[in-house]
Amino acid sequence: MTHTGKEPVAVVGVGQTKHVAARHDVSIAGLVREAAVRALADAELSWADIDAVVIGKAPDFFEGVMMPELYLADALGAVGKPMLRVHTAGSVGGSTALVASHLVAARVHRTVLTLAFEKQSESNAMWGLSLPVPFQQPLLAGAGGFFAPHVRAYMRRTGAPDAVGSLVAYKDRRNALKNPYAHLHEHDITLEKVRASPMLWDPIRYSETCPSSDGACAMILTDRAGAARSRKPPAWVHGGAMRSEPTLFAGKDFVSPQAGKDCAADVYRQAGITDPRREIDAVEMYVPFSWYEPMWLENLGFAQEGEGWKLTEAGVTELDGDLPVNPSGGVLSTNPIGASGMIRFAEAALQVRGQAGEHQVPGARRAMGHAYGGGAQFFAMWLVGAEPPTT
Ligand SMILES: CC(=O)SCCNC(=O)CCNC(=O)[C@H](O)C(C)(C)COP(=O)(O)OP(=O)(O)OC[C@H]1O[C@@H](n2cnc3c(N)ncnc32)[C@H](O)[C@@H]1OP(=O)(O)O
Repeated sequence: MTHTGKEPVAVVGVGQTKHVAARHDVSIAGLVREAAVRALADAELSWADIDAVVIGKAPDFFEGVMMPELYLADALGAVGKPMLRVHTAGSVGGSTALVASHLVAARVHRTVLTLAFEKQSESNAMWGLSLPVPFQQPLLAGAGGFFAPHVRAYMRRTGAPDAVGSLVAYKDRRNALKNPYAHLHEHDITLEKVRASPMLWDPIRYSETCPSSDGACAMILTDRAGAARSRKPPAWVHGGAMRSEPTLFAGKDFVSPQAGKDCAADVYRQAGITDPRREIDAVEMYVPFSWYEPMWLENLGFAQEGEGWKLTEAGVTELDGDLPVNPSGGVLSTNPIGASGMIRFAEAALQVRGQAGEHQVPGARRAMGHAYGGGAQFFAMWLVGAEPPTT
C-alpha cells in the first residue's frame, strides 16, 4: 500500500509525577520512570509496545549532571531501541513532544514514548541561569531578573493596571488546588495575600512567580491503528510548530517576539483555525511569571495588541470563563523547567480527552499547548482535538 500525506498522530497515554520542591526519595532515573510507567498504564500498553523514546530536559546546569540521558536508557525501556534527546531551553518539553509526533507522522515509528523532566532540587536553577556569559547581556539574578524589564515594558506600552499580575496568580493558584499533580497547593490563598507578597524582581512579586520544582511528564504518541486500539478517547494532533530567533538582535521585541507570532500562525493554519479566541476551548500557556498571561494572549492572537490584560481583568481566562487559560494551575504553580512545556501539551491533551478531572473544562473539543524558552526565543506549540484531523 502506498502512503501519501502525514500519518495522523494521537495521544493515548499521559503520566505525570506529583510535582514538588524536592523529590529526595528518587534519583533522576526513578523520577522519569515514574512518569513513563504512569503514561504506559494510562495507554494500557507495555514497554514492548514502544518503538522509540524521545526525551527532553532544560540545561544540564539545573542538576549539574552532564547529559543525564546517557544513563537513562534502561530506566526508560530504551535498551535496543532508538533514543533521542532534544534541547531547546525552557520550551524543550514542547519541542520534545513535537519531535516525537513528527516521528509518528512521518511513519518512522508507530508508537513513541516521549518524556521530559527536571530535578531542580539537585542544583540551583536561579544561579544556573545567572552565568556571566561573555559578550551577552548579563542575565542578572535568574530568569526573573531577565524577564522583569520586559514585563515593565508591557505595562508601559499598554497602560495595564498593576493589579493584573496578581489576578493571574490568584487564578492559577486556585486552579492548582483542583490538580493533584500541581506543586503548589496554597489552600489559604487570597488576592490580598498575592498583592502583599514581597517584591522579588520589580514588578514581579513572590506569589506572581513560579516555584522551582522536581517533576517529569510523559506521553505515548501513536498512529491511527494504535489510536483505534485505545479504549480511552485519544487526543488528536491537529497542528504543531516550532520557531526560534536569537536572544538579542536589533529590533527584537521582547514583549511580543516575532517567533512566537509566527509559530502560533503556523499552528492555526495547520489546524484550520481562523479565530483562535472563539475556536479554541482551553489553553495551557507557559506563564512562569504572571504577567506573561496577558503578554502571550496578544502574542498568540487571542487578543489585539495592547488588549490582553483586559481579557484577564474581565475574567475571560478563569476556569469558568469563555477562554480558560491554565486550568491545571500552569507553570505558575509547577515549574520543573524542562518538563513544563510537555505538561502544557499533556494537559491540553487531557482536556480534549475529557480526562482532566476536577480542572476539566466542560465539553473541551480543541485545546492549545504552548511553550517558550531561552531569552523568549524558542517557541513550541500544538493544537489537539477530540476528533481526528480532517486533512
Ligand atoms: C522558561 C522558564 O521556565 S523561566 C522560569 C525559570 N524558573 C525560575 O525562575 C524559578 C523561580 N523561582 C525561584 O527562583 C524560587 O522558587 C523562589 C525564589 C521563588 C523561592 O526560592 P526558595 O524559597 O529558595 O524556594 P525553595 O525551592 O527552597 O522552596 C521553599 C518552599 O517555598 C515554596 N515555594 C517556592 N516558590 C514559591 C512561590 N513562588 N510561591 C509560593 N511558594 C513557593 C516551595 O514549595 C517550598 O515549600 P515546601 O518546603 O512546603 O515544599
